[in-house]
Amino acid sequence: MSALEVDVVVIGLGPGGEHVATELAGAGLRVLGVERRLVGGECPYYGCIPTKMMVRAAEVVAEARRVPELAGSATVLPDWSAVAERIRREATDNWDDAVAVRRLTDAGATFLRGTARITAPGQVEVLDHDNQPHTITATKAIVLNPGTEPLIPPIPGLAGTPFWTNREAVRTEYVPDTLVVLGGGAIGLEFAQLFARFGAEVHIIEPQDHLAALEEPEAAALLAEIFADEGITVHTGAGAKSVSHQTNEFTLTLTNGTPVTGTHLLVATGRKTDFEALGIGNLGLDPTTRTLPTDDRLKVAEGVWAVGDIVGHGAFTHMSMYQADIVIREILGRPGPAAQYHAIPRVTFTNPELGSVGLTEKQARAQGHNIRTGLTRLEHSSRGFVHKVGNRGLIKLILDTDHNTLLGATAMGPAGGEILGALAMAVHAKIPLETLQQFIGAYPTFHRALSEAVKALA
Ligand SMILES: Cc1cc2nc3c(=O)[nH]c(=O)nc-3n(C[C@H](O)[C@H](O)[C@H](O)COP(=O)(O)OP(=O)(O)OC[C@H]3O[C@@H](n4cnc5c(N)ncnc54)[C@H](O)[C@@H]3O)c2cc1C
Ligand SMILES: NC(=O)c1ccc[n+]([C@@H]2O[C@H](COP(=O)([O-])OP(=O)(O)OC[C@H]3O[C@@H](n4cnc5c(N)ncnc54)[C@H](O)[C@@H]3O)[C@@H](O)[C@H]2O)c1
Repeated sequence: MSALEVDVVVIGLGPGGEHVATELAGAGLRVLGVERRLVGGECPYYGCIPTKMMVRAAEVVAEARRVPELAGSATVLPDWSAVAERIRREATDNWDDAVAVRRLTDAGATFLRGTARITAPGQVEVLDHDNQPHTITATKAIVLNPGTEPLIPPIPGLAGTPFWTNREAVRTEYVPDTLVVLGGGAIGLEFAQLFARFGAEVHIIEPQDHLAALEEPEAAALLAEIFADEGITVHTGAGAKSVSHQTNEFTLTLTNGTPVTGTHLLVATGRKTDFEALGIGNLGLDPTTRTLPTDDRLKVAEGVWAVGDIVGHGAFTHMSMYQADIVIREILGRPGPAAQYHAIPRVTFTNPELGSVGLTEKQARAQGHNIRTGLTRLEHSSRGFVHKVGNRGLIKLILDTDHNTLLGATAMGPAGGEILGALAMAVHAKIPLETLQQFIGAYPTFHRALSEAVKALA
């Protein structure tokens, strides 16, 4: 048992927690960072970075296969070992965080590998990897950044089978023969397409009526069309009723009675946080909550702040970093604006990329806004004509007709996530429709289609 007094304890060192710990230590505070897995969190080791390396490799394979339509012939022999090797060497250091730990301690923070639990206001207990308890007093702040774990649904037969989550999928050294993906959200969609492009037979099971259920239905429909063209089997409107695993094969029975089999099963059905284990009940907060309510400066309770997925304003690295900056200012007593959530951008890195910002049409109507929508297809643009194969995409705008500003937008297409940048700025800065109508897009770019979408609002 050891006892330590610091100014700030950061529990969980995901992208936001690592940033908070590094900056506060650099500003001269006594900071303890506690991480039970890897410093940096899900994003660099099991999330954004390795998966985007996989997506990039699969995109190159898909582009090479398009050579016959535009440029003669090419023989494509995809080899997963190149992807696995790049992830091991360039992304994750073979899942070793020594460099990140050094960066933290070089900034002046103390690091403890273990699991932290709040025991009382300003009090944290850490059980380290040798099962030794440490009692920590935080005189100034506790910052919570525990992130999320894969949520495994209670489907009969699933527990105990050798299914994958994102963590096993990122570490794979081979491409599955047949991959069944449970869940047609961001994780399921990205893995489904990239493994299919590397030769896996892929089935997606999504209980909602369409893939990417939170996105615009036009974007979801286009994605389903493109996935079907790429040979991916999509089962929507039916979940899995039961799962069994025998002699290297999973069999799932869907709620509509359809059997689906595969050599591998990827569970991508959302995320969860164990708030009970984190001890938030000892702060007088509800440990059964799904996300942690904060004020607009990310404060949870006196002396306690939260950043990242647990805040519930988008489980994205950019949100974790955005919130971390606010918390750093708050703890250092520096002035700055409160958090704003009207223009949260998100990009699902399928091909085409599906980018969106702010509200969808359905969300805007549900919130009672008076709206008009405008939609244009990228394949009908000059750039789409030039691009030819792989040119499908769309831009959809949601206009608040009371204020003549955009409430939300979707940009899907080649570089959809990049086109989204302009739309995210328009929603963020509440640029008036009259100004958007004067926008000049360079010819012939994909972003020039923004003007067509604005015209379609009329
Ligand atoms: C497959 C996948 C792909 C993704 N792709 C993208 C993408 O392209 N773009 C994007 O913006 N986002 C993406 N995300 C989401 C992104 O990874 C997260 O939003 C991001 O990591 C921010 O999470 P966080 O800061 O809340 O914490 P996390 O990154 O989840 O880190 C939290 C850390 O806290 C630690 N911890 C938890 N409890 C304790 C405790 N009690 N004591 C000590 N340590 C603890 C955990 O071990 C973990 O390392 C992806 C996620 C996944 C799973
Ligand atoms: N590019 C990115 O930014 C990116 C990529 C991956 C993940 N992420 C983040 O990670 C989060 C988690 O991703 P996710 O895909 O796990 O969650 P998600 O919430 O995006 O999607 C989960 C999907 O699983 C479905 N589902 C729920 N229960 C099911 C069941 N029993 N059987 C089959 N399907 C079921 C849901 O209907 C939903 O469509 C995302 O919300 C996102 O914030 C971001």
